[in-house]
Amino acid sequence: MINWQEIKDLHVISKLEEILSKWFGVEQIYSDMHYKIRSGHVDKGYDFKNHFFKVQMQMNHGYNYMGQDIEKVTDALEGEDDKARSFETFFKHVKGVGAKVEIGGEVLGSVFAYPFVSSSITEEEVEEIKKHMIAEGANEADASAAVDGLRRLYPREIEYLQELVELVADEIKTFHSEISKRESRIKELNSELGDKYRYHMMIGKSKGMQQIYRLLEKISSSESSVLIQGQNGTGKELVAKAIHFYSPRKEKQFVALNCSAFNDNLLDSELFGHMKGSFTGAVKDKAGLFEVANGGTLFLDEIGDTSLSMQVKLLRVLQEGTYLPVGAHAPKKTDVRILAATNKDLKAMMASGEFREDLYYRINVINVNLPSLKDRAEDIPILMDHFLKKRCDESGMAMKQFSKKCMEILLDYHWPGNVRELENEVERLVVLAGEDKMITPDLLSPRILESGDKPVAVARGINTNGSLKDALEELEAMMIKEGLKRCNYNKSKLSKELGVSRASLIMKVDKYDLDKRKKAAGE
Ligand SMILES: Nc1ncnc2c1ncn2[C@@H]1O[C@H](COP(=O)(O)OP(=O)(O)OP(=O)(O)O)[C@@H](O)[C@H]1O
Repeated sequence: MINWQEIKDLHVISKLEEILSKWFGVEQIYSDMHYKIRSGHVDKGYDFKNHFFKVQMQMNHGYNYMGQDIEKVTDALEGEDDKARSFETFFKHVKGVGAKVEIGGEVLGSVFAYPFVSSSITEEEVEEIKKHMIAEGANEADASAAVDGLRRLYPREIEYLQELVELVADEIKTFHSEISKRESRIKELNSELGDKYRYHMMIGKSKGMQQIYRLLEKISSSESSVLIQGQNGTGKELVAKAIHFYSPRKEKQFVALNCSAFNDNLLDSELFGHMKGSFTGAVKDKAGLFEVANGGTLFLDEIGDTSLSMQVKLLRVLQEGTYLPVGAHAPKKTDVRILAATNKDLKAMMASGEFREDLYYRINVINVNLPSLKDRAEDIPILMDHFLKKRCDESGMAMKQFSKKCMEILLDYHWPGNVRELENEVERLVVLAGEDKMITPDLLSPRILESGDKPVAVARGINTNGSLKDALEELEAMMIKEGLKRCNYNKSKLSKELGVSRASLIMKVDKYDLDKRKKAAGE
């Protein structure tokens, strides 16, 4: 987005403004990508220097007429080359010059210089302008003074004016790209600083995560076993990887095994290996993970799901560093650091005799307890950005953005599936948004929109009490409002999306007072 206030304050721009005013009697007006007028502090109360505009702004709809001029010209300039063009304003025979500010294929705004009349204007045409102004609410004396004060420009002068307006547009482009360069440098520096919000592959700036990073720093170089606890999807495996990859064992293997995915026999063979012929199907010797991970780290996920007899075998490896492959007669030695994880309450399992106390104390030398995502909500925005960037980069799409409303809903949600659920939701949103840059709430999964048992309409802030007609109108207005923003106020595009005719959409925009010009004026 262009910073129009900074542009207005640029020396070269204010010089050009002076020249335009002195030699052509015109005012310099900017509008942004939403056709909102951005000339310095221009709003309804802006004090125009040009007398014609002063009179126009005293009319009931004077400001909106300027908005209409701007919208018409900006639309006409889209797709054209960068040249400035002359146009006729709301008041027939009163003219202006406009040029678009296009950067990277996107029209980010326009520059206008007006009002003036052509040197070939006739007396009848002058009278026509005055009558039109009076019909719009100006008094006779004001209308006469306003029209008589308009400069009459020769074709050569209009050409010259066009060149100057192009120059203003070029200056804005140059300034904007300089600023963008500076901003990307700031972003770079920021992301360097942002490293303190990461640890290996983990992201999180919350106090809870910062404490985890500090603990991990301390324990990586030790040889102790670690028990990582936390709900599903909180990042237990990421913690295990971080411990391994920052430890002296990093050059050796990191092997992860989900204990709940195997029955006892299979788990036995998976972990300790087997000898040829030890059971049907054992056609050759197989190395177990304790052998594969020798010198490295073995991550036993869902350790709370192992049987008591398996727990005895694991205890033996932890205590003596030896194990017996299935069908073997002699034990094997191993040097493996064990990291274990669970989302179960092992203490309660010990009390009920489902988990061995001695094994518990062996693996729980160091305990890492990951907070659930809802208890570290300040991490949600940075995780969202991280997954959004990752997804967009992977699929070669331009970076997208969450709408404010969408962000609010995601922040309010309780994320029972923790970071994994958030990652999946962002991936889904990127796919559903398609080519659109903005990710809007209508794309969210129904369970998120309906969270807190609120019906969709309530979650979207619609009052479901009162008459059905009122509620439907409220929903209609909200859909059109969001749609207008999403489609960049392109009514043809939105009417197709909503499945209504353009004329009917325009009527509804009027009915609900959603016209961007009025909005811009009121903001
Ligand atoms: N702090 C984090 N930063 C970035 N990504 C994360 C973070 N925490 C989790 N993730 C991502 O969320 C997903 C789930 O993480 P992980 O598998 O480590 O969780 P888990 O606690 O081991 O889950 P489960 O208990 O279901 O095995 C992964 O894709 C992981 O990359």
